Amino acid sequence: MICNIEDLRQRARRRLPRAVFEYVDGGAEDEYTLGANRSAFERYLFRARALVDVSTRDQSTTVLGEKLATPLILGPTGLAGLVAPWGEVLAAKAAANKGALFTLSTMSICTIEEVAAAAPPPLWFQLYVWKDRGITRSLVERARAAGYRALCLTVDVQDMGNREKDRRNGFIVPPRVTLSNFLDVLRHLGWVMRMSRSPRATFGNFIETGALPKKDAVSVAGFTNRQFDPSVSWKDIEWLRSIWSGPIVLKGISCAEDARLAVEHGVQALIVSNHGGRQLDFLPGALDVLPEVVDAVEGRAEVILDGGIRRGSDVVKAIALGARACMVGRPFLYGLAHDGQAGVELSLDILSKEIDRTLALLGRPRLADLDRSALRLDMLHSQSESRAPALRVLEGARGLPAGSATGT
Ligand SMILES: Cc1cc2nc3c(=O)[nH]c(=O)nc-3n(C[C@H](O)[C@H](O)[C@H](O)COP(=O)(O)O)c2cc1C
Ligand SMILES: CC(C)CC(=O)C(=O)O
Repeated sequence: MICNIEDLRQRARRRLPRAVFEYVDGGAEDEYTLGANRSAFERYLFRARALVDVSTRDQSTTVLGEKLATPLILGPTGLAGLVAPWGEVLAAKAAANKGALFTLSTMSICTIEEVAAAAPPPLWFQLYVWKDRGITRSLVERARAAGYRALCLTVDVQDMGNREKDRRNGFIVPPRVTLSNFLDVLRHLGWVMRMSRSPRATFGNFIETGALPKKDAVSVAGFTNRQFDPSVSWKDIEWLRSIWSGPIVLKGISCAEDARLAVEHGVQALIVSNHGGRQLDFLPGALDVLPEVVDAVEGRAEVILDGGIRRGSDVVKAIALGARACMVGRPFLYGLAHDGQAGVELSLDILSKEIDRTLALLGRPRLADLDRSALRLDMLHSQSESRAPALRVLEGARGLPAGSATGT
């Protein structure tokens, strides 16, 4: 029975070859930040009001002027088309059906044009800046021509995060059958059959550019570190402004100074994010950074929280702390692995039903009723309760008390 996002995760684990599941599910190095994204939500408790008429509830909102039925944005996820054939198209259609917003990754399997042709607006396009600025400019121009509403510039991939699971699995694009994954692939013949309906098994947006190696498969880190431009800085926001007239959203902000700089550079929205714990390990959980960023922005840009959302109550906490909406990555990918477009819709239904119930039980029937008084800020759980999974394993294996591996 599927009750929640964790149930969908277990379905995804069974349906996907190990290397694909771990690419989706895993994080960087000790996965401290991956765990902290979750435990940050556990630190906040609610402060509920009784005897409020909650017979009419409303979780609709607007993000950059777009009306959404639910405050959920499907985040950019590279290679979603390896989770299910036409994965990005299916997820974009699911988002539209459920009144959420879809963000297409630069590194998607389906192209900018394929997604825009299949799914109604609003769509956002996520940009990685390539060393070849001609390629970068052409991506932006293609997104504009295809009708994407906002450009979401990801700023936390100066170098690909150290995802040791991908290295151990030999995860490459396009995926190949090798001696070491042969048995696992045999156990997932359903996925192999489904993927035969895929338009391709590599980064769709670059087929025409000549940037993809003609014959060889590439590791994600090897390829992106060759192509992404680590020199990108604040002055490039001006350059982007000169080639993109719509809203610019910065994804990957994790402190007040950068939030202020973003506002000074005229950015319309920023996403508090640590890339789902896939980049710099030992950043705090995204929710723990949110209040600092919201306070620094002072209402001059919209703030979106990204990372660790697994329950509707998580979304409600983020909005109470000042987020306009929340971005989700893995939750919809688990749904996509489970049952394609219907699975993504199920993941959105689960979250929005949970948001609705939380609003009722909290005595705050509309998102607009949420503020910090909906939370027990006087009862924040201690930070040391958030434990990196790898450290927990280490402590368990050595019979050490919790906290001893880091001295917390
Ligand atoms: C499989 C996968 C691929 C991702 N690819 C991208 C990407 O191409 N661009 C990007 O900005 N973020 C990417 N992300 C990060 C997500 O946009 C988002 O920040 C993260 O998944 C949020 O954490 P959550 O999975 O806990 O919701 C990816 C995440 C996953 C899980
Ligand atoms: C294909 C990758 C570059 C996508 C990404 O950003 C990620 O895996 O986190």
